[in-house]
Amino acid sequence: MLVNGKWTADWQPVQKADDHGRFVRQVSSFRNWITPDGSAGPTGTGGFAAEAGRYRLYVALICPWASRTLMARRLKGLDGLIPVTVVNPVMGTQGWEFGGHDDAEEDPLFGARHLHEIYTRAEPQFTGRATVPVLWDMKRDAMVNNESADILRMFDTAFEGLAPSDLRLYPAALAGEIDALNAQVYDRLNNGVYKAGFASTQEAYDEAVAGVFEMLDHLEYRLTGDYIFGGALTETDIRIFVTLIRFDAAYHGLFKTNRRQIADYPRLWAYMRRILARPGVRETVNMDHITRGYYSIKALNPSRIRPVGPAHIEAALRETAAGI
Ligand SMILES: N[C@@H](CCC(=O)N[C@@H](CS)C(=O)NCC(=O)O)C(=O)O
Repeated sequence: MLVNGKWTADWQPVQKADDHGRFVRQVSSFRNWITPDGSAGPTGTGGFAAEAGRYRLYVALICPWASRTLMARRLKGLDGLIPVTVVNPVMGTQGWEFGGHDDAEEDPLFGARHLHEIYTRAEPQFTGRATVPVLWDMKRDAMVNNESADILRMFDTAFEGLAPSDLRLYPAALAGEIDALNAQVYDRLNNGVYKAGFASTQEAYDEAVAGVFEMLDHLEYRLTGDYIFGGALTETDIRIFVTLIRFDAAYHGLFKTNRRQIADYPRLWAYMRRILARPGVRETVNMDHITRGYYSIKALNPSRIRPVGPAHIEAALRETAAGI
């Protein structure tokens, strides 16, 4: 991580643990919002008006948090307005790196070798982890936001004037329900799998893995329509999808969340495939980056051997690509 703008020690996956060995995720620190007219959003300062080609999104395709912003960008038709740079899926000793792997790109803005250089460009004395996603303002040379939950939400509304869309990821009528379910899904599923994977005590693992499967069981039970709130896709579906698509190929093995696979849940499996089949979504899923990235986390897999992967995931991706 960075301490007062200097990279310190080797990158380690475990961020912080509490007294019981529970994994604790860092709170994001750049929290400005792009808005239609540049007025300030719910947090941070103003001055970030929606403009075509002004902002760049830095992502890792292994990362579920980054992937949810990438999905929103595609589904909201913002690809032409917001360029993307994809980092290498394998963490080096200095965290995320540019280039050096299929579909990993060089940094087009500053020729940076590591993502942490983008953080110190934004804030020379930055202390914290250099995480993806990063939303960068190429006009003001500033970091807008590094919290995927905020980015997902601003992508829903900020660019309506430039790229009108019928899709409402956070419709006002469902706001309360979305917030409530998001909180559960985040804690028990999205971050729950990480809490299981990075637990350093049996007790912390047991607690996390129980939460993961309670949440999956609950979602399986309540999924009676095409999407979690009925007939229309919302941001909650995106948040659930990014974990489901990684589950059988990465979390089930590496994070030991192995009571069941998503393929064992009939509704969740069909739901995952339904979302995967929506135009644009398949292109945001890169299974090579996902398995390469997760299985290269040395603390969990010292040999870095990447397992062959479940055939059903490969088939689902292949069939979706072929439009079956
Ligand atoms: N709260 C952040 C979390 C992002 C996050 O944890 N990203 C991970 C990758 S999945 C990361 O970049 N980790 C680098 C590190 O911890 O040094 C968000 O949702 O945007």
